[in-house]
Formats: sequence, C-alpha cells, structure tokens
Amino acid sequence: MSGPRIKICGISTAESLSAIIAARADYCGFVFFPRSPRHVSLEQVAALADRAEGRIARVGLFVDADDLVLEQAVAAARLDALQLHGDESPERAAELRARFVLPVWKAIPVAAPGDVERAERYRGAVDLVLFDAKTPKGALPGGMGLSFDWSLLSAWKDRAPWGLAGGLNPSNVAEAAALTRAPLVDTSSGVESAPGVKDEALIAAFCAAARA
Ligand SMILES: O=C(O)c1ccccc1NCC(=O)[C@H](O)[C@H](O)COP(=O)(O)O
Repeated sequence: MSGPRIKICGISTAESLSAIIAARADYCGFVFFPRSPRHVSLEQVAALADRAEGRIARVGLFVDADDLVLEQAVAAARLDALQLHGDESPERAAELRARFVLPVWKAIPVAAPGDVERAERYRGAVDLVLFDAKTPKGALPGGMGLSFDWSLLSAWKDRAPWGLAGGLNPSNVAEAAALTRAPLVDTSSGVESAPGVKDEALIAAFCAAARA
C-alpha cells in the first residue's frame, strides 16, 4: 500500500515499539526532552534501539539541546535522524548535520499565514521541514495534540522534503494526507490513551488510515 511515510513519536516502551513495527510505521521518534511525558533515558533508549535495529528507523527529538545531550542520545539510540523542535537556527541545524553526518529535520511551528514561509530560512541547512502546530507560550513545543489550518500549507511552494504534524489521529489523518499531499505524517498524542501511554489499537488504526 502506498501513502505517506509515517512517524510515531514518543516511543518509550518495548510494547509500543513492537506495536509501531507491527503497524509498519516508517519512523520511531524518541523524545530527549525531560519536560515531556515521553522523555526517554539513555538506558531506556539503548535497549529500545537494540529491538528497533534493522526493523524501523529511529529519529531523536530535541529542543535546543546542548552538544553533550545530542552526542549521548545519538550514541545510545544509534539515531538515523535528528529532529530539532526548538529555536535552533539554520546555522545550528547545519552545524549538527555536519557534525553527526545524519539527516536533520526542523520543526516549523504554524498558526497563521506567514508561519509556513519561515521554512525557507532552513533551505540547504536541513533535510526535511516538519510543519507542526504552534503551541501556547510555556507549553511543550510539540506533542500537545493541537492542529493548525492545513490550507496554510498551500503557501509551501518550495515542496522540498516536508512532513505534517500536529493533532493528527486515526480519525483525521486520511483527510489531512489527501488535502495536503503530505509525504510524511507524524503523530504522538493522537495514538495515546493518556499522555505518554501509546495505545496499540490507535497505532494500528492511524497507520491503516494514513495509507487508506
Ligand atoms: O511529543 C512530545 O512530547 C514533544 C515534546 C516536546 C517537543 C516536541 C514533542 N513532540 C514532537 C513531535 O514530533 C510530535 O509528534 C508532534 O509535535 C505532534 O504531536 P501531537 O500533536 O501530539 O501528535
């Protein structure tokens, strides 16, 4: 079946990892941000990476992380990509891409016209831009189950590699994919029964709907 590539973010248990592999998700997201209910320790993620090796690609999620955090996470999780979800500049993104020789994804918070165009700043500095819902000041920068007006993406003329996140769930992902033609869809809370608690049935339903 075709359809967009699928990333399930915020994996922290062997059971949820097995569920996304069984549902044939393309990417597993590990959150390295202590304020998140999905934050994983280096010990946890090393064990999960052993199970994921050869079965699913691993994306590390960071929010303005320092070099030590990045180095430890890349080593422990044997990451396949870095997702920068803070205020990282294009220069910082390019620096990390060169240092770790890994694809770098940059989250672009979207709420209003003009926000999408900010992705232009990262042209040449990152490998993918992930359009995600802008969250309230002081809240987590992602993983909040908030969505944005997908029609704002009509401003995305560049069409360089990109993905869609923010409030996606089994009930709306097919519509989001059809409307935006997103090459990648990403969810975290949309497949959870409680913050940080992934639900196997919701994971299977999300992946099936994304490919419908
Ligand atoms: O998922 C988190 O806990 C998180 C915390 C801090 C920054 C980013 C975070 N998630 C980033 C993601 O890629 C999420 O999948 C994305 O924001 C969509 O989340 P949701 O709206 O809950 O599906």
